[in-house]
Amino acid sequence: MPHLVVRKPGQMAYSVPLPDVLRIGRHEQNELVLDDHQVSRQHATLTRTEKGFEVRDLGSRHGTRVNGESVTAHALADGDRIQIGNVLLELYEEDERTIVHHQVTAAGPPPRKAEADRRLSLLFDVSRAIGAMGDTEVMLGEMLEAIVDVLGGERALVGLGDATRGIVRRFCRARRGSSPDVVLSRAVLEATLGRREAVIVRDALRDAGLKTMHRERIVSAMAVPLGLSARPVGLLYVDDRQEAERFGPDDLAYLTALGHLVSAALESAERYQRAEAIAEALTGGGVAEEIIGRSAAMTRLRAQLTKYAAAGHANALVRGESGSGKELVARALHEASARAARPFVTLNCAAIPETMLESELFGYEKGAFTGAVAKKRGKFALADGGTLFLDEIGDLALPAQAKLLRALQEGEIQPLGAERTQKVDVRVVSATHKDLTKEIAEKRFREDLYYRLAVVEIEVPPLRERESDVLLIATALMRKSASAMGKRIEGFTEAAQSALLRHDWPGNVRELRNEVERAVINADGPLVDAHDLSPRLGAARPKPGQPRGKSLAEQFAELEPTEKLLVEEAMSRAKGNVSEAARLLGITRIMMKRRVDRLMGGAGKDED
Ligand SMILES: Nc1ncnc2c1ncn2[C@@H]1O[C@H](COP(=O)(O)OP(=O)(O)OP(=O)(O)O)[C@@H](O)[C@H]1O
Repeated sequence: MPHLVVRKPGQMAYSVPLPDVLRIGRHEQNELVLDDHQVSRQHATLTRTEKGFEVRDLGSRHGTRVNGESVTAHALADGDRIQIGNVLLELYEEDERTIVHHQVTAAGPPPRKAEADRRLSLLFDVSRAIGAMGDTEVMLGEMLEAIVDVLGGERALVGLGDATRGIVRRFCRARRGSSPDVVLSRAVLEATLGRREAVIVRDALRDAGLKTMHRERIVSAMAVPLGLSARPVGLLYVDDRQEAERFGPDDLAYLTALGHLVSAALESAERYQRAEAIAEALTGGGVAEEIIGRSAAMTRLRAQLTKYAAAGHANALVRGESGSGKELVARALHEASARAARPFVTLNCAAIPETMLESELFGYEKGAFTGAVAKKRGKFALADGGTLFLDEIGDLALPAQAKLLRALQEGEIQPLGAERTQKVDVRVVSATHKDLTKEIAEKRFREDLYYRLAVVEIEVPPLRERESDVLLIATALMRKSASAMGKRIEGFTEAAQSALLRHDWPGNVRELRNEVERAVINADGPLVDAHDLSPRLGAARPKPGQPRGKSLAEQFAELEPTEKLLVEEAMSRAKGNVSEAARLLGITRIMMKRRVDRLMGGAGKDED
């Protein structure tokens, strides 16, 4: 079947099959509606004649051109380019690529309000996932699940590759009970990877040419090309094997929008990987590698670290509970940055008496005050070119805050007793377990200083919120301690593991480290057992006669009541708003919605 490829400026091209007569214009009654101010309401027709197609201008204001020539009536040949307003139409005679474009102009009913909201919220989730810069694979997986859910398809796929190599990597998600083994039709690949066109197959059974689709029993499908800048990188695809006409033009437009977002995500992932490689080269695997954890929260944190390390002049505020790893994060930030070769200097603001803070920060000249028997360089001067880590910044007294603010504003310091100021180039990374917004509200912390310090913010989550990291960190720390003590320990018994998992770690990783060190000292076999741990964790110690440990499935099942409690609490604080509750728990709205459905019987408000 002959078809037209429609190219509108700034939009993805799409194709329309050519019926015997195709009316083109701005008015909605045309078969091909072109919403362009240079297109007349009834602009032109394309008619099939015995010799082929003919274009006829209907007395339009801005005229019709074929291959650059203005025409009133013109017989068309394969490949002819018809210009109507700002839209370019290309005519192609029959070949396989025509087969995949069915009735793309046939407008379906507009999506209902709830449906439109779901679509919008998916777009929002996807763009947020991109902003969060977590693991690309996780992000793609979640997004594909949501596409299956929102568009009602059976399987969704992101395929990475190009026209020469074909698909080299794929991420796929299928509706429950369906196999994600998608065999992609050659016609779809040619259209997306080859010609970079969006395609929609509304009823594959009507086209004998779609052999792969017939064999795979795919009846409906849509696909859009993905591209990084000008470079094609793959396709986003969704299909269905049950219902013909499952997808309509609105769905294709929506998939196109998602395709743009996925392309943006892949682009930033690529940039991120490059930055990560640089960071690795700089640190030689250093401190960043010491930060153990594969939980989503830690993956996110690592991504932030890489991003912020590159922004070597932006002061950073690291927030988190005591012992959660704030200093480790600050060191990693320094070591991954271009400042790595210069010093990393630390000052604990809570540990220094108020009267000495100024001299610690800025130094003093000999004789500046009684007892200043020699000149002393302050932390700022020591950190010149590098990073100054100000721990417990929330405990800094107001007079010292004013002095710190001045140093940050001016980029220079004046040691006590010195006549002149001195320029310094220091990145300040500060850390606190306090809620600084509350401190500001209660006038204990200067708001202007907060903005200077928190150009970028990193939140280190407490250990109890990244349960999947507990055993990982415990094992790594155990190996370190065992090797330092010259002991051969291979791991933890199941009972010890469940004790570690049950504890809620108020002292965070520091507490875990102490616990593990103690257990390694106590252990006298190749495995650390529950009784090697301190009595605080003893609740999980098996009573005589009870099995010593639980299976992973049992432990997992035990998490559900806790999960339910947290989900309910978050929903209650968010007054039933799913997105807000998701934000409180630090998960995506889709993940939250699933939990609300499973644990609360779908009690949440869907509107945000
Ligand atoms: N993700 C992690 N992987 C491995 N070790 C960690 C991790 N997080 C923290 N640690 C270790 O836990 C201990 C406490 O970390 P750190 O001193 O950075 O915490 P903190 O939040 O700065 O504590 P505080 O500010 O209360 O002194 C350190 O020994 C650190 O190396």
